[in-house]
Amino acid sequence: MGAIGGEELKKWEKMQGAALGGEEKILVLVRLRPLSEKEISRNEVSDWECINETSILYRNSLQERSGLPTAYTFDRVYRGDCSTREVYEGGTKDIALSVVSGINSTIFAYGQTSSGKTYTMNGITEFTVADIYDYMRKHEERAFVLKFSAMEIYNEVVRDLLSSDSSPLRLLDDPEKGTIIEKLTEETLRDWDHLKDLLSVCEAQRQIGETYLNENSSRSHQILRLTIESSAREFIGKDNKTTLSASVNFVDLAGSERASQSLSVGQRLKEGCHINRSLLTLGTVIRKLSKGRHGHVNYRDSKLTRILQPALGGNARTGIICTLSPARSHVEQSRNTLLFACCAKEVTTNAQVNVVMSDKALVKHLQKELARLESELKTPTTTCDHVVLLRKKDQQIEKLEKEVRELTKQRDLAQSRVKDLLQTLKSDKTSSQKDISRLHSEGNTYEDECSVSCSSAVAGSYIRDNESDATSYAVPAAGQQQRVKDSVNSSEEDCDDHCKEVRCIEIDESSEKQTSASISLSNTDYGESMSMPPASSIRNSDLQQQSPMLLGHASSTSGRSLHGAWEQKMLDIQNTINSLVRPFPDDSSSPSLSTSLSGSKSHKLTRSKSCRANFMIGSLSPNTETAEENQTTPPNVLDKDFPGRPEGFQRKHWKLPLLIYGANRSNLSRNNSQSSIGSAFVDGNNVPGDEDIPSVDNFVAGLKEMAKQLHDQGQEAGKSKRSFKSIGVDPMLDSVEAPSDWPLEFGRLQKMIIGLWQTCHISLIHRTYFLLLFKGDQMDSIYMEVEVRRLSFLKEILSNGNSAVQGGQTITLASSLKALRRERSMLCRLIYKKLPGAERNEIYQKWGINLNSKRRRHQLVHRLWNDTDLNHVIDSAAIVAKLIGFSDQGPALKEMFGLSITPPPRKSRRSFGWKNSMSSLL
Ligand SMILES: Nc1ncnc2c1ncn2[C@@H]1O[C@H](COP(=O)(O)OP(=O)(O)OP(=O)(O)O)[C@@H](O)[C@H]1O
Repeated sequence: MGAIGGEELKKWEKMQGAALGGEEKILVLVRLRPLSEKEISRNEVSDWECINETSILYRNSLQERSGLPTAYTFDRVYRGDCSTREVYEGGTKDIALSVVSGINSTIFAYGQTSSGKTYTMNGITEFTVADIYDYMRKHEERAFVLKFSAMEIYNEVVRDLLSSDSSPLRLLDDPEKGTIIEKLTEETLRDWDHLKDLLSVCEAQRQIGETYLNENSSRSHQILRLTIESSAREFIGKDNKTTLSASVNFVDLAGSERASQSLSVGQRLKEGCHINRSLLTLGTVIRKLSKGRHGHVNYRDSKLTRILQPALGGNARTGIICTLSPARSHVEQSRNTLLFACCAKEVTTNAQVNVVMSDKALVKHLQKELARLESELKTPTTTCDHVVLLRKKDQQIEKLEKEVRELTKQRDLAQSRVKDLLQTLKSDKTSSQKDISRLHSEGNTYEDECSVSCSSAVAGSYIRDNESDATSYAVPAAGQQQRVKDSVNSSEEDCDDHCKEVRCIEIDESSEKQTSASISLSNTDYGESMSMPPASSIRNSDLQQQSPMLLGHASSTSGRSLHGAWEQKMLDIQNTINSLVRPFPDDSSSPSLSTSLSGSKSHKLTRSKSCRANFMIGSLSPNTETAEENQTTPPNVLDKDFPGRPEGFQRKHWKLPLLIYGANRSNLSRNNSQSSIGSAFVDGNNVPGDEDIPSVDNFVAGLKEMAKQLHDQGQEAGKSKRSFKSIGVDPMLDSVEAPSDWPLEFGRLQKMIIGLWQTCHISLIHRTYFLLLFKGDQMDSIYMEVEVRRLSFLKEILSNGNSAVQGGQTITLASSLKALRRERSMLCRLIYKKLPGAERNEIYQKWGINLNSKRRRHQLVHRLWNDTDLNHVIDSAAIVAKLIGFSDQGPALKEMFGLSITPPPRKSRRSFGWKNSMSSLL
């Protein structure tokens, strides 16, 4: 027999409509009988009273002072006038009838002699059997077999009450069933009358024993056992029958009075000793069980506990009815009974439904189980899928956690930087105010004033637009002195009201002095600079001071020289080198933010976003450019009110420096020298159209700016006696400074530049402009120098696998190559537009392209500039120039852009190299 499972259990549970089995405490009831006639005749008084359904109270005032408890609480207590039916219905029934559900159950009656145990148990047994029969009648779908057996334990001897054989029964230990009683008679009950007959037999046997031993004395434990087997009728006669089988025991224990009290001697004493011993063992077992099932429980110390082991903390539901005599003379026994009851109510049993399966049913069940397991094994993918899925989820969680950590780190860093900047802003404002006051008193020249007024104390600072959060330099480059003075006078107000000066450059000690006395780059109101970033390998402070080449974004048409101001005040320009066009090889954050907001004391930071953007690649995607434009646009108030803008340098024209192409697409016109157009394309979604062709004026402007910065760096290099060897372009400096063999040098530089263009995938339009503009004039040396340095640097960056991150876009060798392809596509589209049919065919023939080829246009554009041979280069430039509408007007064009001014005679190598040439440019 085992625990029921599967479908059978479900059906059975449903049928019963009740929860079956499980752990529960033993039900403990207390029944107080009325005073017997004998006790009344002895004038006994009743000291016990049931004060409610669960509590019984000892009312003797004399005993109350003893310190013993007077009130006891149990599951239910019954007064003397309560019927056995009430006791049965009040909890016993539920337990006793569990047997029909396949659950073992036991009902005890415990109490002293004459307390009413037999009286109670007879009634309980009768009611239970009656209800069982009733249940059987109501459940005709099931077939029941009811069996009855009875035994007596007398002096630790088990006797079969249904057998005339008075020989003792042995208890056997069955590995599956536990303790069993050998040869115990078991009668199958036919009906209620049959049971009454059997009970009569039991009673007769018992009385025989009692008569033999001691008349009128219950000196044994009697156990009546009803066993019910049930199975669904539909399975009767079939091999796969499943049967529920459980027993209910009705135990009428012998009286628990002490031997001393019974005044017994001889056989009675012996009986009493056995009774007390077995009851003592029962009490010990109960006590032990009440404290939890820890350690060994001595069931085997008595026959009673051995037989009742399942009912005491095992697979059964158990109820104990403790009977009390109310007489004062029995108070001690009554108290002992109540103490036993108190322990018993703490004991827990764990009942389960018991099912007996036929062999075939068992085989079927096992086969079914086996098939289920095999099916699981046959579809391991399900399990595997879950494992893989879980692993993926784990990885995702890990990744997200990592991202969260990284973002948190970045946030903390940004907050820290903002804090630093706010701190710096505060100090700068104070410093700026002091400088303004000083300027008022000293009456500086325009250049000094305008520069200092807006940036003296904030050399290397941004003026920050409150509204747009855009940053740029806002320093007047030209204008009337009076207006500038006005500007100076109002500068404090401007700074306070319109601008937030944010020092974005942290300088080291060596340069701090210079910076504090220097002036920021201030050539135009949108002055933006361009410089070469150092290679990642030369990011230390020394190289940072040496490597840059900055070209001033200057007004060539104004004719105003800011040279004096540059010489004195632009030494700090070197500080912008790194950030101007940093490669950001290891900076994953936005360069805009990281550069402009960086408060790092170890880095030189940019003054202009334009400076750090687009170095080398010379290109931006339209989207990026738009964003950059927004960011670099100065505050409106400066744009509107700025008095010193040199003539010919309108905002739109000079918004972007050289190599920041295509920034202002609304003004694109390659025939308009004031247009601002792009020359190359980086990875972007938009296919550039005809109007995306970069303008030559923007190209020239950028060149000038870079030349100016280079000049400045030359100045600085001269002071610090440092070389540019670290970036591998050292020979260039001397060549610029002493172009005595310029024609030869020009050829060498030109060849070098052409090679670098090819290596770095530089824009073809940029190449074309450059090649056609700089054909060997002495002044070209500066621009050649600029280009060589720029390209050398770019080559180093890209060849090292580094990349520049701009506006959230990473520019690499691959992206520049892609941009170049886009440019070729754009040029391809221009072939039909710009070249007449005859000219096209002539070019195709010259370039050896089959006129019948469907892809002859593509073949042509892909051959352009794909060789470093000078003739090929010149031919390519000529075709590109035609396509973009750039006419090589020779010196006139350079003149127009201020690129051909002959430098004055040089007094020294250095003055020639940079000062004078720059003066002429500026
Ligand atoms: N609740 C009751 N109401 C009326 N009479 C009762 C009640 N309980 C017991 N009696 C009577 O008390 C007497 C003793 O009862 P009973 O024989 O059941 O006691 P017992 O505990 O079985 O004694 P023993 O241990 O000697 O067998 C009986 O005559 C019985 O009728």
